[in-house]
Amino acid sequence: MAKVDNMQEHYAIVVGGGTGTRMGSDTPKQFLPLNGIPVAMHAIRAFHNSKYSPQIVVVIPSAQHGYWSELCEKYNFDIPHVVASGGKSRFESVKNGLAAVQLRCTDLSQSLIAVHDAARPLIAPTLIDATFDQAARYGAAALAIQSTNSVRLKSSNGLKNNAYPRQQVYLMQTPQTFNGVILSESYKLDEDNAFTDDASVVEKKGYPITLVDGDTRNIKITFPEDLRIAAILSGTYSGCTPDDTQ
Ligand SMILES: Nc1ccn([C@@H]2O[C@H](COP(=O)(O)OP(=O)(O)OP(=O)(O)O)[C@@H](O)[C@H]2O)c(=O)n1
Ligand SMILES: C[C@](O)(CO)[C@H](O)COP(=O)(O)O
Repeated sequence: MAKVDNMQEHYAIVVGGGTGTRMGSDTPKQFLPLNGIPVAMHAIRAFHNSKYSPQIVVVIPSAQHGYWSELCEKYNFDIPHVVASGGKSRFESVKNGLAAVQLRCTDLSQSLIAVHDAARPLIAPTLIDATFDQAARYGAAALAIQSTNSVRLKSSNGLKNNAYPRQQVYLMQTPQTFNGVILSESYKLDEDNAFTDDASVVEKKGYPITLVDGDTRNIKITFPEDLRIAAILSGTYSGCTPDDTQ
């Protein structure tokens, strides 16, 4: 794939600062093997293979920085990246990753920053490229897929539910990619329970979000069965190939 040379600086913050409670494993899910290498390494490699070759910041809980170094050595993982410390929430982890980007970036207004869950190993480089392209045009772009199930909305007291037009419902994925000024201004907001992804933070700051077609295979590893599903999907998806099998 030809690499692109333009005036903008491209960055990726891969957030792997969580503990993976729902996975129920002592080892956080981002370090568990998928097709022979840790889940997070698949995500990092996809960014490395993006035509924009972003500089990569990987957010890891500070207690596991040594473990991450050991994993990189064990798997001969030599994709250049900087390690930042995880926070108590995803919001805090992104903030820490952003601080690491800001230390390196010469002009935030000329930068594009993609934020991606380390727990989404099957992301395809072409989708990463698409979010960089749309963020360059519109400032804020996030992957999303339409619901294929019918949708009902519950009332706030939970007593009633009503059918809702599913064509208006989008399920958010990552990466979510932003102009550097937009992302850094937005992450100065106080943390809020309503912030479930980066788009919700940026939107609260007043910026519109452009939706980019995601892929149902870009799953987030959340529960144990997701690792098995990812292993099956990886055989059919360019983001992660069976060549990774150990
Ligand atoms: N304090 C946190 C919490 C989450 N994340 C990252 O955000 C992504 C999405 O979060 P989620 O799937 O909820 O991961 P966990 O918080 O680890 O999982 P759980 O909620 O089951 O504990 C993951 O890559 C996770 O590592 C993070 O960087 N820092
Ligand atoms: C950021 C995210 O992956 C977009 O779908 C999602 O909101 C993370 O949610 P989680 O409950 O923290 O896993």
